[in-house]
Amino acid sequence: MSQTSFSFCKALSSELDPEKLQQKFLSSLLELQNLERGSIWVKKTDGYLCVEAVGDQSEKIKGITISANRPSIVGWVIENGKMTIAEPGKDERHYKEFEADMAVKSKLILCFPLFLKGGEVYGAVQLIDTRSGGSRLNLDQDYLELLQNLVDIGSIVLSNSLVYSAQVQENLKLKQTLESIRREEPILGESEAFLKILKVASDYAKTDFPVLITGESGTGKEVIAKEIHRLSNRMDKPFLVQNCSAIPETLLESELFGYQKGAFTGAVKDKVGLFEAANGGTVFLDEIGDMPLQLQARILRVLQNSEIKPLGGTKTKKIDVRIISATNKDLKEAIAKEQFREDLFYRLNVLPLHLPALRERKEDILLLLDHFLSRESFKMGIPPKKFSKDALDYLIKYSWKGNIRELENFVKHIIVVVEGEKITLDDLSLHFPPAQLAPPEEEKPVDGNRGEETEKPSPGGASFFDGYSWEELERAYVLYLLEKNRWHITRAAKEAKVNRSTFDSRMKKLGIRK
Ligand SMILES: Nc1ncnc2c1ncn2[C@@H]1O[C@H](COP(=O)(O)OP(=O)(O)OP(=O)(O)O)[C@@H](O)[C@H]1O
Repeated sequence: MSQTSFSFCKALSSELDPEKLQQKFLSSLLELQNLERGSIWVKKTDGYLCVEAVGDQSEKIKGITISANRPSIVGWVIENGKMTIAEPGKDERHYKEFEADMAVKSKLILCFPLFLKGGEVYGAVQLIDTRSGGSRLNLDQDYLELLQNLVDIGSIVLSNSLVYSAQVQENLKLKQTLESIRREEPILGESEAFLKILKVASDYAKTDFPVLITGESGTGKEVIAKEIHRLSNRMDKPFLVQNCSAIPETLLESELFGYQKGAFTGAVKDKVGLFEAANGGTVFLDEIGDMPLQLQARILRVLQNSEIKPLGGTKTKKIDVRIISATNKDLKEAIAKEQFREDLFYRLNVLPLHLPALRERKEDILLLLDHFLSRESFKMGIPPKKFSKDALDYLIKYSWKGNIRELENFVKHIIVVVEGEKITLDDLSLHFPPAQLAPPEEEKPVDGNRGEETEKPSPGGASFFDGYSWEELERAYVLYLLEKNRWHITRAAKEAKVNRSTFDSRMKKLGIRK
């Protein structure tokens, strides 16, 4: 007997997949009773669902639900939490419709409840004898007790595997959600200036006219171009990007227009160009101001005729693409210098959109810092770090010349070099040159009226000292010396031509800690 129990437990413990486990559970029990028919049922809100069936015509039973209102042996066992032995022909609890279609009739049914760990019944298992008189079933009391024990073990293993597989599924879903969150970067900004941009972008999305986006580097020109595409009726078609700078002219030409086999040495097969690949969608031409003049003429023809001719090709191809271009250059100036075609400028600039620099929408800095901090901390698998108030004040006032990209890179750097959970003003010296680090003006609220702030001149400018307090300059100087001397206080003091204790006390007064 103990060998039987051992083999039974061993068979079940090697399986985690609920479906396979059900099959093993049922077939092991049937084997013990030397039977060929059996089924497993699980309680659902509307009745009892057969999740596993074995034996002749089992495919007819698996998957069906017996309504809770109808008499059934499984229903009785599940609701009463007791094992039962029933004779199908005579027992009123029997669900007779089943038997009508069965070629081989059930003669005797042994049905056990399936318990969860806490004692709650979640289903039932039926072992069915089909031989006349049910003569194969061993109904010996000891044997039935053993069976009941095995069913109890099996039902717990089964319920654990159901919980496990539900958790695996949930885990998978969460991973997919996180992945999609990671891939779909949100567009952040709640300043008036930025909300206006979003409104214009959504208006532009309703048309097919070319858009020219201008703005400093890193202000989000590509992000907005993508948003226009996403909001347009081209959203299901490709959005393809070509940076027009830092790429040799011939390469740029073949990237945009494609080529035919044999067009030049090395053209061993046809290549589809970007315009053709984006057919029906949008092409984003970044840094259009750097496009060579000869290529500008070809782009003009695309805009005028909506057709392209691959390099080495003889036939033109009709294409349907929307062109959004972007530049951080002054194209009017480039036109004056004859570096940019005026006719192309007017073709591209049907719908102009200028993106403000981050310093012109400082209200968005907090939001962006917060977002990048959470995102990068999450990627690193660490709790999100926080900025101290004076560090935030500094960051809000800082003139982000590289705009959002600079801010993003700053977060990526600072989060790695600062060990603690709080990033303080002192910590910022790990990223910004110490001489640049000046504390914020007193009592200026973090999210206050920043529109009226004046930019502080950068160090080295003619009016460098303008607008700084004594303390601000002293702090910057002390931090500069410390950084330069790798926080060796005696050396820093020596360079400042004061003794160590004086330097120490100045550090304390300024709240600078090693
Ligand atoms: N509104 C925004 N919300 C969140 N992230 C943004 C936003 N705008 C820009 N970014 C992020 O800032 C970075 C720079 O954006 P983007 O490449 O669109 O700028 P750009 O103006 O096209 O830069 P460049 O002129 O150098 O090509 C990207 O990582 C982008 O995801």
